[in-house]
Amino acid sequence: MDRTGQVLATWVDLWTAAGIAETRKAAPRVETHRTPVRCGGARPRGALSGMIEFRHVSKIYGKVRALDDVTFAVGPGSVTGFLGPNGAGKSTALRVLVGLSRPSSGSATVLGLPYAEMACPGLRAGTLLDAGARHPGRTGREVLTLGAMTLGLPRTRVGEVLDLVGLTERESRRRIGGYSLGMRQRLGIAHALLGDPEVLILDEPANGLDPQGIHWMRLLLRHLADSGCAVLLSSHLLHEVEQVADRIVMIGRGRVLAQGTVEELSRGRGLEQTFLELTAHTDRSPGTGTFPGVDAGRGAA
Ligand SMILES: Nc1ncnc2c1ncn2[C@@H]1O[C@H](COP(=O)(O)OP(=O)(O)OP(=O)(O)O)[C@@H](O)[C@H]1O
Repeated sequence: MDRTGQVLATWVDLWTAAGIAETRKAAPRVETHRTPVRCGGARPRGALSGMIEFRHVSKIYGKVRALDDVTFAVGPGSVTGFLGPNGAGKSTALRVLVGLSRPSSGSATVLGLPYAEMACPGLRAGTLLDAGARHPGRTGREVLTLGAMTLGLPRTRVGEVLDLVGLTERESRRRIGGYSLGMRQRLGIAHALLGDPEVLILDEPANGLDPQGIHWMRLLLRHLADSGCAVLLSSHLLHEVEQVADRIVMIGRGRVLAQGTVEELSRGRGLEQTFLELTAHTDRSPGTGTFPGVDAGRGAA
């Protein structure tokens, strides 16, 4: 993008931020999850009780039933791993949850409301759906500053979240187009954490992170959950999920195949074995080829 295009894009962002900030003036006062919160609204009646709730959610694209009667909840102070093979419906579920896609039936709510109806979603629910979707011509700091402005937060918050995710001051002033995948993920997580949210919705946050980065991510998510946050974590990294998650929801062909604690689903043999068994008969299951001399139970994750 040329210089004029970049200036124009920055003005559009500032204008959007100003508009949202204006809207927020009329919104109820909001405090973080460490203090009582007045944002949100009445909870729908029913058996589930979570900070994130899917109730009989189906999503149909033409002839594809991407989600089929999905029901589960994520409670406070926990990490829930959301697992499924390619095409199982994980991204669709998260898109429905954050209002980017409308369910064909059923409802998905965050803190008792559809995300799109929350008065101040960015302050209460941090999301990372596609770390690669950011404007390559902006610096990480610019993106975070715009995010902070949009949420009505002081600029000092930008430095705090940069520290939290381990991006240096120098890195934050580089254009995102020159970031590694791991740096983009860290920036995406920093953006999700700006509002000190009580709910975190993360789609493949460990993609592109090196072993130290994955270790750091595990500690961060554990810390957030231990301080009361509800974390929904979609991932293909079974071993990582196994180490950080309290609960697991497995889906295949859009349906919930199993849900429970890591111990319940591991059945003493590890999550991977359960995952392979449960997803073996779904159309979009991983390859089931066998390899001479390789024990299927010891295959790669
Ligand atoms: N916009 C769309 N139009 C048509 N079909 C779609 C659309 N989005 C998703 N699908 C289909 O819905 C199904 C679920 O896709 P989804 O991306 O949610 O799976 P996923 O579990 O996130 O997969 P992956 O792990 O590969 O990212 C797939 O069959 C996909 O082709």
